[in-house]
Amino acid sequence: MNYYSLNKKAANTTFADAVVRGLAPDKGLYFPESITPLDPSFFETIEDKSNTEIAFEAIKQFILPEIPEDVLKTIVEETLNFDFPVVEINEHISTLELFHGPTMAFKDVGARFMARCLGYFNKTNTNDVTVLVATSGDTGGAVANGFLGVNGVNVVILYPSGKVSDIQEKQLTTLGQNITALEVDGVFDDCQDMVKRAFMDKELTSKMQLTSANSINIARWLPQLFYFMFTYKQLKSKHKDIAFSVPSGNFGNICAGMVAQKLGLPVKHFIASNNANDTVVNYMISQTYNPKPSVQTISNAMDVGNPSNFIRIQELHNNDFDTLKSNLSSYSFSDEETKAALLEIYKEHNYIADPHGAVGYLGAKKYLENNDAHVVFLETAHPTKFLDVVEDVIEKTVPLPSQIKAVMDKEKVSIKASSYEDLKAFLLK
Ligand SMILES: Cc1ncc(COP(=O)(O)O)c(C=O)c1O
Ligand SMILES: N[C@@H](CCOP(=O)(O)O)C(=O)O
Repeated sequence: MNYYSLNKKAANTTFADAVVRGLAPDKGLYFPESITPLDPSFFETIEDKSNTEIAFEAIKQFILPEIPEDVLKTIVEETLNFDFPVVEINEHISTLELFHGPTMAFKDVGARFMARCLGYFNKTNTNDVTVLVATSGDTGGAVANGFLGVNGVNVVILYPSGKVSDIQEKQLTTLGQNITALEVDGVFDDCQDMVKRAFMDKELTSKMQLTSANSINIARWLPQLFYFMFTYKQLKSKHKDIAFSVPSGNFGNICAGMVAQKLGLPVKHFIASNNANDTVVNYMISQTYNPKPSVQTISNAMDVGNPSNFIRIQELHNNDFDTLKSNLSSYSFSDEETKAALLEIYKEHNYIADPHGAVGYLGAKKYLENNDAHVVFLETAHPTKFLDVVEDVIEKTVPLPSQIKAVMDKEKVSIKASSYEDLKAFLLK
């Protein structure tokens, strides 16, 4: 499969090249040249298939032949070696738990998939690759874990100082080896801008091969479409109309769900559930896209003021506002509402959500005020990653899973960076 740049000023290129570049030379995000719906029989028989069979069938058109079929099957199997259970909250709402991977965040799938793709391409590529990643909390840890020890790959993680949870910070600053954490004096959008600027810096790119492990990279972004298929497999026999409420920040996850829909997955509607960072909510009202600096919230991984993937969402809807509006609703919720939702989910449904999942739950409820469907909100991270907030709200101690215990007592190692020049100097060193 070939990919084109959404800025339309760069040449189309192969999957391998798009993965290794991350961003197109004209600064555009790559997008597949075509999305061919799967045969309807795939969805009719989805309950008989394993997760790896579903994932392989769903993603192969985007990747073959540059990664051979047998290698891609192995990549998919190794990536998906944990569960993705759907848990019923009430008659109208369920949650898809995406936190059973090594760093207990949904980013694990994309990070593991991309690390293996890059590992495969690196067998024939003698140059080291530097993976830059901006994180508002979870991508950093997942990428650090997924890329740890991968030959020929150095990972540099940029995170906003003081704006990620303690556990998230431990996950991205304690692994060492080929992973370095840069602690940026700024917000997530500053980190993301620094990464994008580095790709355009000829002095850097003439000396090193840079790529990104954010969802701007197609190998990080596309595997997220699996989640929506796994949900359908589990709910198909119980519910006719399924809608998804996706806690959204950079909008990569919900956008991948829309790719699954293009592949033929029956989805009634998408709900982008946001915290106070409401750029898309405002766009859906005003049709004016007005990115603004991100504000800090208790669902910190969604503190994004200029979501990278919104342009892909528009492309998927032929850049037509009415088409988009018929498929997407977007709501914003405050921290106070999020805390009340955490408590309600716990008290009324005996389920402990994390702040991001709680925003998703609120989006589901809001949509159901005027619509009929079974809404699945994505539980995008384990509640113990936000221990202070969750325990404070539900007034209960939450047991720590082994993945979290493993990092708690490790020592943080980071390098301070206050400007793009600091990043550049670090990379050139
Ligand atoms: C826990 C959690 N929830 C939600 C999001 C938002 O996902 P996306 O950026 O794909 O919209 C993120 C970060 O991306 C996250 O880490
Ligand atoms: N929410 C992310 C920020 C970046 O999202 P990505 O999907 O583009 O990597 C995080 O937790 O770091």
